[in-house]
Amino acid sequence: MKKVAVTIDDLVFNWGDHTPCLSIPKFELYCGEKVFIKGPSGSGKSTLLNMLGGVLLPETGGIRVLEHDYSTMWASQLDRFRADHIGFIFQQFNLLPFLSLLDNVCLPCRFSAKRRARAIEEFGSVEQGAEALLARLGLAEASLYQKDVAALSVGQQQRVSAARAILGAPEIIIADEPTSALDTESRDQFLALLLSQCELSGSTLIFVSHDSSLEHHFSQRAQLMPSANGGYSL
Ligand SMILES: Nc1ncnc2c1ncn2[C@@H]1O[C@H](COP(=O)(O)OP(=O)(O)OP(=O)(O)O)[C@@H](O)[C@H]1O
Repeated sequence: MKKVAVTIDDLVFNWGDHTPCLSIPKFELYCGEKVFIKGPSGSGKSTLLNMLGGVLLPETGGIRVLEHDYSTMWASQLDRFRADHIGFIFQQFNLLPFLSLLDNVCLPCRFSAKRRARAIEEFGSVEQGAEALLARLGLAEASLYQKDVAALSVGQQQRVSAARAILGAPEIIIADEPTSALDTESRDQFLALLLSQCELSGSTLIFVSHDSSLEHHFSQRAQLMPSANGGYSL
């Protein structure tokens, strides 16, 4: 039987002004599926991703990820769960400026023994895994490794952030507008790697983008649309 990756039931979320931002009666995603989520600016795509990552909790209703109900977990349990099971590609990349490029990519494997073990199994070592993924993303030049991550181009930072999310094959990858800063060639290379890595590791991919031309690469599509109560619904 197929395992469920994400279940949302009767979710309502607002930012404190009593106007619903999101109102989602039902949403389900199976393990290994890849969903493309779109919606107008301000419709709550990033808010939804933050809830799926356990960073924000809904007002009412529930979110279950890999059969874990976030509302019943302590903050420390949530941190551990995130580190072990979820890879994030953020809109603002969130690279750490005081770490080298390679250390940024390896970071999640330092926090999660599970991801570290999977990276070692796949690539021989965490560092070799980081280098292999960076090379596949077109970042193989040794000179780049010496650079401050803040001195990399936006597109390069986006790809470093993708390698960091993928390394150690987390079960869920959450990507918020990951191709927005890439040219067409880098975008296609990036998406091909992301999809093939998810396929290889059986990861579930939750991908938010404005770029509708990418939709056809995904097995599932969802759209945030205005709902009757004023918020947006999937
Ligand atoms: N920290 C916050 N405090 C209060 N309101 C917020 C906060 N973050 C987002 N919002 C509001 O929640 C709504 C949804 O924002 P969100 O960033 O999730 O939308 P989005 O669909 O990702 O937008 P975009 O496509 O422009 O990135 C917006 O009205 C936004 O102003």
